[in-house]
Amino acid sequence: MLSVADACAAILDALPPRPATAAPLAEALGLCLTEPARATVDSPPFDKAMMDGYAVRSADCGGPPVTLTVIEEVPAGAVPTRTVGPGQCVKIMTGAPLPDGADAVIPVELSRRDGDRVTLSPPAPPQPGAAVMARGAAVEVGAELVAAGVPLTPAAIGLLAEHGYDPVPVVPRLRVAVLSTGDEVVPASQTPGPGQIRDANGPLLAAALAAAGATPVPLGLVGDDRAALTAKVREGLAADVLLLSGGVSMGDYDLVPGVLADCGVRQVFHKVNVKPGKPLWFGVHDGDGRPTAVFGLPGNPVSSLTGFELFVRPALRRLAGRSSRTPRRLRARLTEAVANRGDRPLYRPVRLTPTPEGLAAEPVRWAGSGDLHGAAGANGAALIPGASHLAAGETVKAFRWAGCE
Ligand SMILES: Nc1nc2c(c(=O)[nH]1)N[C@H]1C(S)=C(S)[C@@H](COP(=O)(O)OP(=O)(O)OC[C@H]3O[C@@H](n4cnc5c(N)ncnc54)[C@H](O)[C@@H]3O)O[C@H]1N2
Ligand code: MOO
Repeated sequence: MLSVADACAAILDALPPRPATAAPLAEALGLCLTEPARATVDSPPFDKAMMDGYAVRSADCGGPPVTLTVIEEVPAGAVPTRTVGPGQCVKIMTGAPLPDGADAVIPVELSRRDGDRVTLSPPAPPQPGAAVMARGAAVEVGAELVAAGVPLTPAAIGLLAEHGYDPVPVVPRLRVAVLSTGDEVVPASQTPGPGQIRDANGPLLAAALAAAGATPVPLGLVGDDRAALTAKVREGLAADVLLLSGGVSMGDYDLVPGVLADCGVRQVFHKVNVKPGKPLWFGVHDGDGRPTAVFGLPGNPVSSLTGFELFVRPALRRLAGRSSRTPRRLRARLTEAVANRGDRPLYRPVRLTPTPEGLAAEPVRWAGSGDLHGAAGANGAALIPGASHLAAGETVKAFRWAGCE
């Protein structure tokens, strides 16, 4: 059976990044640029007053208080027309360009005005550059602003706006279809009949997708019926990624792998040496040069969640053009002993908490792959190797789940 690392490598090998489009900047939060953005202007574009007050020649203000002649007023958005000479100053507003000749601004609170004369009383002589942001102090034209392949943050969006990048060249937000399968599953809004359960995986996966920055496209539920499943899969193949849950193991009604093959989805692998989540199925549908990645996630909800975290998230990062393809790996210290009696590596739900000694991993009470209550009390997983018994205080690899603080 494939290891987690080999399964991840096979997924990344099978998926090229999606092509770039021009997107409105207002919709680009979390998306990745496909080429680096460079500064189109010096920032600020001129020596800029950082306070409302008087633009002065600092050399004039060696022994405050000093009385100067006000030769002009410059609000933000205007341009000074005069050069400040000895004994002169300009009334200036925050954000306005500094007039030639001046090199400092004294705040208005420290002034007393009398007609065209002003007396300035700073507590100490102003240094050249006081309350002034020099042209290009933040960034000079041509410098790299934002690298390609890094999700855009609010500050990066603001920076791109400052430099005129709208629209921006990005990989568009991924659309991911979500389909829950199984005769026993009813929508969360319904009361299950005998032998039935509510659909937890559909809402769980849609939420995990939203937390990972993708757009979920819910396809609802389909029973263990080959024709109905085929129709839903065909619908899902219009998306960038299709996530199914349930029906991928060995049961007589586990139709998913067969239907996917019938729909032309090429299997890359089926089953991974991992707990929970072993029966995970992955393949690619090559529709008209627009490949769709297809994941058959195991029906047990924590198996679906684990499969999402270990395999779907790296796939989304790759498709979205992110330069780092795997979520950041953490190290944490177990607060309690944990045993893994099985031979598969166990991704055990834990509560990760920062402490002065580093990250602590507290194993939550957890009854296995069907226990969402336990998983909802966790914010990530700790890797417990197969057939191992780890003592409290031992260090483990840990993973924070999407959308968890
Ligand atoms: N003979 C074998 N049986 C099983 C094996 C195996 O290797 N040999 N693997 C087991 C493992 S491990 C897992 S995990 C499950 C996964 O099976 P499936 O993906 O086929 O899932 P189902 O059988 O359809 O469902 C499993 C479990 O999850 C519940 N479920 C399904 N869908 C949902 C949903 N949308 N929301 C909430 N819960 C759901 C379902 O009712 C079952 O209880 O197979 C083992 N069997
Ligand atoms: O691997 Mo299954 O996912 O044990 O529950």
